[in-house]
Amino acid sequence: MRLGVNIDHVATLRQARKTFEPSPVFAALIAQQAGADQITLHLREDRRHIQDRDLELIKELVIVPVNLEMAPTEEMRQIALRVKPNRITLVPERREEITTEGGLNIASMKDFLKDYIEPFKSAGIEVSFFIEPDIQQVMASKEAGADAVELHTGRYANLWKENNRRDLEEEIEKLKKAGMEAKRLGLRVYAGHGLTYQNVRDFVRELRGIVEELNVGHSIISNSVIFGLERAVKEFLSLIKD
Ligand SMILES: CC(=O)[C@@H](O)[C@H](O)COP(=O)(O)O
Ligand SMILES: NCC(=O)COP(=O)(O)O
Repeated sequence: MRLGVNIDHVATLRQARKTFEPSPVFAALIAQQAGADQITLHLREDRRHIQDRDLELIKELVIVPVNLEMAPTEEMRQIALRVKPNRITLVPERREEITTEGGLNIASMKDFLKDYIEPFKSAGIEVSFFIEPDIQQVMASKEAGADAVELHTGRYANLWKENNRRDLEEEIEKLKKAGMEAKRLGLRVYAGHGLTYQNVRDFVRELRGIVEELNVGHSIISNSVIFGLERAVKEFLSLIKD
């Protein structure tokens, strides 16, 4: 599996003092050097962490693909079409949320999304939808014109932490079925949210061959505070690479 390193929470630490350090741009370059296959960042409407300038500089300086997570708004569409990341990942946002709480309900906004993503398709920018591991959402993503889906692994992570084996096995089956349906429909299959050094081994064992890329941020950045970012990235890579 490939690894997308999400560097949002380097910016969270910087924004705590609204200062210049630590730099998410510097972090992206270190993560790339450590072997990250992609840099992921979430430009939120409230700019609680990543700023527009971070996105511009990372797109300019990073060699590996840049994956911009964004809400499906007109403001974000204009920014993304100007900066031109390699991929956009459409995610839901609520100002009061602590972090992303779930996937986009594609089925309820299919026609809107089909129109919204058209300029990205024309510009050759990959379009991914962040969704719950649900067959209906996968089918709706294909119908709306997505190139890929990123399966929300937040429930998997929570059930793993609770050691709720019965519900965890059920969630893994949902992830497998959604991922296999996405592959059958010709969508690329990614996953992310809440994955850690502890819970990722089981995930890789169960979803290898179905999910081709993981996007991981909070756990890697948290461990980088203790062990350094290069080591944090390399150790996560060692857990997911064949
Ligand atoms: C979509 C997702 O699960 C994360 O990539 C997202 O970035 C979480 O938002 P925060 O980074 O603001 O916690
Ligand atoms: N889309 C998931 C992501 O980029 C990182 O999520 P997390 O590891 O910070 O929970």
